[in-house]
Amino acid sequence: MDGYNADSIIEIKDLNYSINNKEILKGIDLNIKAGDFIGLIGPNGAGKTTLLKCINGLNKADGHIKIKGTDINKYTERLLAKEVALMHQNTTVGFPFPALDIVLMGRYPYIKRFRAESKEDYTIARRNMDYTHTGRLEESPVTEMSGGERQRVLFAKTLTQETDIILLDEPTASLDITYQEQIFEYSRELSLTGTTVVAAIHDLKIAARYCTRLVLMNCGEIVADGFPQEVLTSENLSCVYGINALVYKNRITGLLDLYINRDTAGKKSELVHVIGGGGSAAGVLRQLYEQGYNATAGVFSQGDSDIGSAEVFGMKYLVEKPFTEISDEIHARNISYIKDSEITILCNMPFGFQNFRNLEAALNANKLVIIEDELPETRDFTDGKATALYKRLKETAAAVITSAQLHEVL
Ligand SMILES: Nc1ncnc2c1ncn2[C@@H]1O[C@H](COP(=O)(O)OP(=O)(O)OP(=O)(O)O)[C@@H](O)[C@H]1O
Repeated sequence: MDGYNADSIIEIKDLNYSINNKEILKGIDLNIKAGDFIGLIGPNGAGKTTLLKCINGLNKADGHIKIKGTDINKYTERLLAKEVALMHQNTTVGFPFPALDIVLMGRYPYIKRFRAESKEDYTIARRNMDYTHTGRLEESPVTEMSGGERQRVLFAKTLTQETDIILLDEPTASLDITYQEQIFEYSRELSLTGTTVVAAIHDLKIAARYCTRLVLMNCGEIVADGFPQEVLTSENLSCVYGINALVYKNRITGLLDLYINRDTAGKKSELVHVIGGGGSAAGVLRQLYEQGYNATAGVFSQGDSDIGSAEVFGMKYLVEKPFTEISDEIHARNISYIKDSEITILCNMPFGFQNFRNLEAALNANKLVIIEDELPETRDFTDGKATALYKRLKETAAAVITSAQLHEVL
């Protein structure tokens, strides 16, 4: 085997693959480091499975693939199987083999012709069955297992091949959420100990959470390659999947998250101002965004979670320093936003002395909609001052509704 450096356990250069004169992969260049956990993402038909099969030697493509510095064509099938294992998408096993026999099949590159599996082969197979929680299924015929159990048995088989490179094609397609995440947990653990994992993944949130690097494919080409936050951008998703997706860091989980707007409402010309805080405006801002409204928001206290929502939905907002009363300048701007808006929505927010001026500003609304899920008294931390003003506002309001009724007034 030629020497190779860990920066390129898999080197792919100018890879092209066609079936019946149809180009399936076009000019793929990809260098994969040892210990990388790569998520191959992209729409149906992008070429993910085809690329995995090229790396596994099943598809003979034009171009260059080196595994550990050696051209893939120089490997015998058995030697390549000691380096690269592929877990196929939706594998069906027609014969009722017991699960242990299936897992032992992963040892095939190591077992000499006409020889039976050794004690060590059994030990390795059983260890991987324990690891994937399938040990109790040893004797069960694979044809009588649930899709999820079979998938975990096949994962154990893949691990039993003991390769430095593992390719997974939609490994969690039929798994319930417990095992879905677990296969990615295992894969991450493996990658941390130096195994290289390349997985075709449809769930973009899972891909972002577990993978160290994402490769976005479309129509047989790589269109983006990098850290999850570099690849999962609204622009890339819109371009490749044709969806209106917003990508943001979820403040609760701290993970990259996606919001997909399937609503096709056209842009509305009316301006809406939203007074909120403490998370009370999040759902309102989302609905306004989905309905195509041009909205402004505030005044929020710095660090308020509603700011995240306004940012995700690309809305202008006013913010005041934390633990500080709304200044004259910000108050004046709030009034100006309110006067410019056809509708002002007062959210079901808590009131304190610091945000009290939001209520005063609401007196300037052209059309005030109050969202009241809980009585104001229960959210008033101003010794009744806020409740008194709130009641005045209620008398002038065009509508007092609950959050669930918001769609009726928009
Ligand atoms: N045996 C085949 N004969 C003809 N075309 C094929 C064959 N296998 C794949 N293709 C075509 O190659 C393209 C890429 O398919 P591939 O399965 O690699 O995509 P994919 O990104 O893995 O899709 P999915 O997410 O649906 O699994 C598709 O247009 C597909 O129709």
